[in-house]
Formats: sequence, C-alpha cells, structure tokens
Amino acid sequence: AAVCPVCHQADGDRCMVKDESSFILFLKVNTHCHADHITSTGLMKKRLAGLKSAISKFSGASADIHLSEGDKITFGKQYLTVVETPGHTDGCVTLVTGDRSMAFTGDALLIRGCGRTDFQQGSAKKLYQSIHQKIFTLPDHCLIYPGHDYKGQTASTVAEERKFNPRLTKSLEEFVDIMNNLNLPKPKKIDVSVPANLVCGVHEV
Ligand SMILES: N[C@@H](CCC(=O)N[C@@H](CSS)C(=O)NCC(=O)O)C(=O)O
Repeated sequence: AAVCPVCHQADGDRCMVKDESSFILFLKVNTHCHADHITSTGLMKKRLAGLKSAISKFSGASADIHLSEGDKITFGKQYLTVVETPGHTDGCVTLVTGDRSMAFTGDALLIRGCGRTDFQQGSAKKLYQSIHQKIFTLPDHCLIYPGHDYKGQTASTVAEERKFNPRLTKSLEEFVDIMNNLNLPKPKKIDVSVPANLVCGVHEV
C-alpha cells in the first residue's frame, strides 16, 4: 500500500491516496456550492500548483474530488469526517474533526441561526433533521465554526446552540414556519454556472 508522505499512514483510503504518484498536498474543501463559498477555488487552483478541490457529490458542482458521507480527509495526524447535512442546499456537508471537538458547519448551522432554505434546493425540513440528527448529536463541548458570522460571534458549541438557538430549539413545524417567513432579500451574485473546463471555478450569472 502507498504511504502518505504527510501523515505516514499506509491506509490509502483515509488519505485519499489512490496510487503512489497522486498524494494530495493541498485541498480546498467546499462545504457547499454557493458562489460566496466556492468562487475562490478556481483562482486558488491557478495560483497554487497541485491544489485539488473537493465538494459533496450531491452539490452538482464539478471538482477534483466528490465527497460522500463518512469520507475522511486526512492532514498530518488529524482528519476531518464528512457528514452530509442537506437543507440549505442538497450538497451541504459539515466537517467534523476526528476527535469530534470541532465541527465546520458551513451554512447549515450558524451561531444562533441557520442557513436560509428559500432557494437552490433549500428545504427547511431537511435542514432541521440534518442539524438535529447530525450536528446536535455531537458532544456538548464540540466547537461550532460556521460559514458566516453576522453578529460578531465566530464560534459556539453544540450545547450552546442546542439550548439557545432561537430557530432550532423549536419543533419541526415551528421551524418550517419560521424559515418560510424569513423574507430575506436574495443575496446578489449568488447564482453560479460552472463551465465544463473550469473545475470548481465559478462564473457569476
Ligand atoms: N442580509 C444578510 C443575509 C445574507 C444571507 O442571505 N445569508 C445566507 C447565507 S449566504 S446564501 C443565509 O443563509 N442567511 C441566513 C439568515 O438567517 O440570515 C446579508 O446580506 O448579510
């Protein structure tokens, strides 16, 4: 089996090593396919030789690697586990550290909020189930790092959000009602189209 030069493990799958000549040294992992998250990827690939992109297989986006539930992204002696958390989009993932002390939730769970569900495959019911079944089941002390910080708070914990999140402490029915009545303006330039020859790059439409 191939041995990863970074983490020295011989287990090819954990390192995403497919053969001895294809170790990945730089990986841009996108939590979902919205312009405000993936737009940098094409430019980063141009500037950093060997950089690979990764995104959920359910995102509809092209990328070097398509991620599935349970995939492990290894770096050094650490790894991130891919946890599918659809609802904001179909292809949203949360990345959880191997020791389950940190979770990068993208736009699924925000601090005292959550991703909107009113466009591009949004589903309030799916989001509620994702958060309750996949994120709120992580340890209480697990730190939450979301994709947006609208109120100056950059980290929270599972216990805090389970207790204080004004949307997720509600029943499913109440949550769906809240999400259907947010009436947020649609962000400008949120739509993306990905030309076939530009892997995980973005052209605004
Ligand atoms: N007006 C705000 C809202 C921007 C916004 O819509 N943010 C998205 C994530 S980017 S698609 C979202 O899910 N927000 C949830 C929410 O409850 O605000 C701004 O422009 O800053």
